[in-house]
Amino acid sequence: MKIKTVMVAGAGQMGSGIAQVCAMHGYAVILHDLKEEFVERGRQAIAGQLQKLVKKRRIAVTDMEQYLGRIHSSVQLKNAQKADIVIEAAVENIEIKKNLFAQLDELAAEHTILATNTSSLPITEIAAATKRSEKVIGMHFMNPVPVMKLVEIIRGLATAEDVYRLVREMAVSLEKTPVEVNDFPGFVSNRILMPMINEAIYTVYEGVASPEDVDQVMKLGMNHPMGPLALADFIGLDTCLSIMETLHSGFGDDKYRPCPLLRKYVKAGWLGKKTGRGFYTYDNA
Ligand SMILES: CC(=O)CC(=O)SCCNC(=O)CCNC(=O)[C@H](O)C(C)(C)COP(=O)(O)OP(=O)(O)OC[C@H]1O[C@@H](n2cnc3c(N)ncnc32)[C@H](O)[C@@H]1OP(=O)(O)O
Ligand SMILES: NC(=O)C1=CN([C@@H]2O[C@H](COP(=O)(O)OP(=O)(O)OC[C@H]3O[C@@H](n4cnc5c(N)ncnc54)[C@H](OP(=O)(O)O)[C@@H]3O)[C@@H](O)[C@H]2O)C=CC1
Repeated sequence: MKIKTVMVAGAGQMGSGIAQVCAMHGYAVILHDLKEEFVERGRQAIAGQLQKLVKKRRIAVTDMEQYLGRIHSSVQLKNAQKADIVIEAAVENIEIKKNLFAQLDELAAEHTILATNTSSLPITEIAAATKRSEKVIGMHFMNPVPVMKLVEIIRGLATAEDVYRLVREMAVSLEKTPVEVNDFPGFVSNRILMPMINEAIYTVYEGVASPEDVDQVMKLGMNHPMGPLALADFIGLDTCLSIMETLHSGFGDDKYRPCPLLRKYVKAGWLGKKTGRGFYTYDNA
């Protein structure tokens, strides 16, 4: 089998980034979300990113048109029938993902691989919601997708060898570097990154320093490109909280307890950059 057509399910910041990179590397893309306005928002984000590349003379206007022409909108999950692989990038919630995978299992063609971009959730449990657990795999891109080189690839207990090979080859074809990791909460990336972000939030919560000063320390002292609180806002505080909860319940260890301030911000709807407010304010809301 050769992967030619990709459905990206969830047209938020990760889904639109994945769709953009797939289209730029020759794949036909079906960009799917619950409502047309969400798909349209994803398409606009992709068009904006491609326009920036045109301005920087990295691609021609004709390239941009060709890439955008490869992306088809979808609000009907049955369009998965046309895909060789579905890459799911809906919200970080196990029930939503299991439900989506059960539906995709019913609707997609027999050969279709079902991949999830989950940040932390168990691939084996998501796979168990389908009758094709050998074709379910984790394909974890980093944000922003067009820039970051890593893709973590995570096999579930039953993932078939040829499915692993095809997904790895696809990641390479997207000019990414795949790294295989085992199916444990948070994989490698978020098991290490997210406790650091959570600790940075505790540092603010306990009044040790302001968000600006915490970020300055990590940028100037540790050469991080972004401070941990700016990064939390960039990832989305809802996603950060979900990941901490997965680590906490998955390992049963209180060292992963989410900071109450993180919970409070999420309850307030302060989800970071995407809602215009988190540890910082943004004028894109
Ligand atoms: C939660 C999870 O499950 C896993 C995760 O993804 S965790 C998050 C992982 N990501 C990170 O840690 C990102 C950390 N931050 C960074 O690496 C950098 O700050 C950054 C790449 C985001 C921006 O870089 P910067 O030097 O501060 O800003 P800037 O000069 O504007 O951008 C650098 C390049 O990235 C591009 N870029 C920045 N943001 C972008 C975006 N959202 N989409 C596409 N391209 C983007 C810029 O166009 C620019 O490209 P060129 O150099 O080719 O011109
Ligand atoms: N943010 C990050 O830095 C990273 C996130 N991830 C993972 O990627 C996934 C998506 O994250 P992100 O893009 O940031 O989140 P966003 O909130 O930006 O986007 C999620 C999108 O999925 C849509 N959605 C929700 N439920 C469904 C469904 N049942 N079917 C189809 N679409 C649905 C949402 O619609 P609505 O607006 O209605 O909710 C929204 O458009 C998560 O699993 C996250 O953990 C992985 C790597 C990095």
